[in-house]
Amino acid sequence: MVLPPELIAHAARLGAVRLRDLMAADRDRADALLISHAGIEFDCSKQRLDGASITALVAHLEDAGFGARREALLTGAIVNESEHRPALHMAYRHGATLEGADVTHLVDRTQAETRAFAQQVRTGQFKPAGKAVARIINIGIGGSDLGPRLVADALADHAEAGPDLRFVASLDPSELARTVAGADPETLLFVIASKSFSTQETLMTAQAARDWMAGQVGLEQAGRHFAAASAARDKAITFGINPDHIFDFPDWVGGRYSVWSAVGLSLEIGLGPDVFAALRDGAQSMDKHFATAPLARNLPVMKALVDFWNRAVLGYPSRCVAAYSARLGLLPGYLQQLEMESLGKSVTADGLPSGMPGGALVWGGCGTEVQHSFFQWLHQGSDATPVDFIGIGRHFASSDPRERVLAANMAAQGAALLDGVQLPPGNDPAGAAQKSMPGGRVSSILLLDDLTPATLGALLALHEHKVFVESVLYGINPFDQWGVELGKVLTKGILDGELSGYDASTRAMLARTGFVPE
Ligand SMILES: O=P(O)(O)OC[C@H]1O[C@H](O)[C@H](O)[C@@H](O)[C@@H]1O
Repeated sequence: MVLPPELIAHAARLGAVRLRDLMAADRDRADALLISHAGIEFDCSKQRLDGASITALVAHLEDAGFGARREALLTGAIVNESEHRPALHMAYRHGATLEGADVTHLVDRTQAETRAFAQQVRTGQFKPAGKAVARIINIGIGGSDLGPRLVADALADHAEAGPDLRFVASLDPSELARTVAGADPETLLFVIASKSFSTQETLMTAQAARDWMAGQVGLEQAGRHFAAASAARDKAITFGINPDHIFDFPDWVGGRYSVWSAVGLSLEIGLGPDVFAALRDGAQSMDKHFATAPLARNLPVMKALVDFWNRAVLGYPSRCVAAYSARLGLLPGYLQQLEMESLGKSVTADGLPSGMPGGALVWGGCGTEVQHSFFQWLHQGSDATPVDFIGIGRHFASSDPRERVLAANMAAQGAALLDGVQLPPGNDPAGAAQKSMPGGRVSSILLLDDLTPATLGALLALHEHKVFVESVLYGINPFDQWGVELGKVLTKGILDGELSGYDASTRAMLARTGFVPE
């Protein structure tokens, strides 16, 4: 892929204009660059973009074959070429037009099964050791952790009364110890979430959990405290999970898109099936919008075009996500996997260099806390970086002053990045220079009417689709992740003590630390 000369020309034209002047030149800009759907408003009026450049971006997307590619995605064609699979996670929210009844049947069956099991656990009908479950511990990593963990935290205030929900992803033994601390072992349910059921960290932690349970309730009883969500039912059975408590899903649900599938089991139990269903409904609404809205008024498409513009045309290497809601504190981490595992590539499906940079580095944190840490760098550092502000619209008119102040801070940060300040030198030129801020720094706002299961679902689906659109612009497959494999292979070599092929630095470190192979 190459950038069309029109986009480069627009970048040069817009780069020569002060951002404030660009805004002042068009009185309708704030409305024109605002797109809303499913309780989410996307405001990109503080971006270095105008109508002509957006028209050129849309044309470029069409030229890149977006129409056919989106059709392929939504109808279950093979869009994950290197793994020969469709990517039909939308089926779990009934947001894709599926070919054949099989897929719908499969989705409906699993959803009925997980809902029924969740109800049994929540009502105390399911008693692994004669007592109702009081705590669920999700053991998983990557997509089997980040999505469920984010949703659990984001919707904690919406949870219907039910068991407590915890997560373990780390191999560090202290994590598992922490999640079981204070619990009555007889009231625990471990949900092993692993698409492949072969991820080393997850299996080792699951084994440690089972050993711990065996020590508490006896070997025979321990197995009753385990359920699984996996695309590899046979492996879960081999591990020893009761087949009745294994909830499967097909391999065409990618790990980082799997929260909607049986991987959401711990959420369905912990938050309640209706909350989980509302999350899916919100995502489905975004799916429909993505499938049908005109490109220039299509929220995921426009978000993708803005992010592509900043990354590939203007050349910003990263994007900061600042969530002005404590409940969305895990969003940057979730987006890191979704975006960087999907777009961190530079080879096309045909195996050729894409000629494009691939997706941006994503990083961020929670406002206002981050204003007291890295925002200094955003305001006065030498690397201007686009920021996504994620806020809650209700806060602006809240009766709680803390929420109003939170919202006002978010608005102020976007304005400060845009405006900057130039202090007159006066009789302290050095001080004035140090206190001045360049401004002209771009940002977007994603404003949720309120944080609800439906708006959260829509927000996650928005980002999933945005990533897909970007993948078309970068000419890459967003659904595989071969880059994570080599590390797994080399870990095995180290554990096996087969070090002859390793570099001198690694071998020296292992020797120095007295590492003992298995
Ligand atoms: O769900 P699992 O099969 O255990 O996989 C967990 C994670 O590990 C892999 O290495 C991938 O990089 C992730 O995309 C995946 O989500």
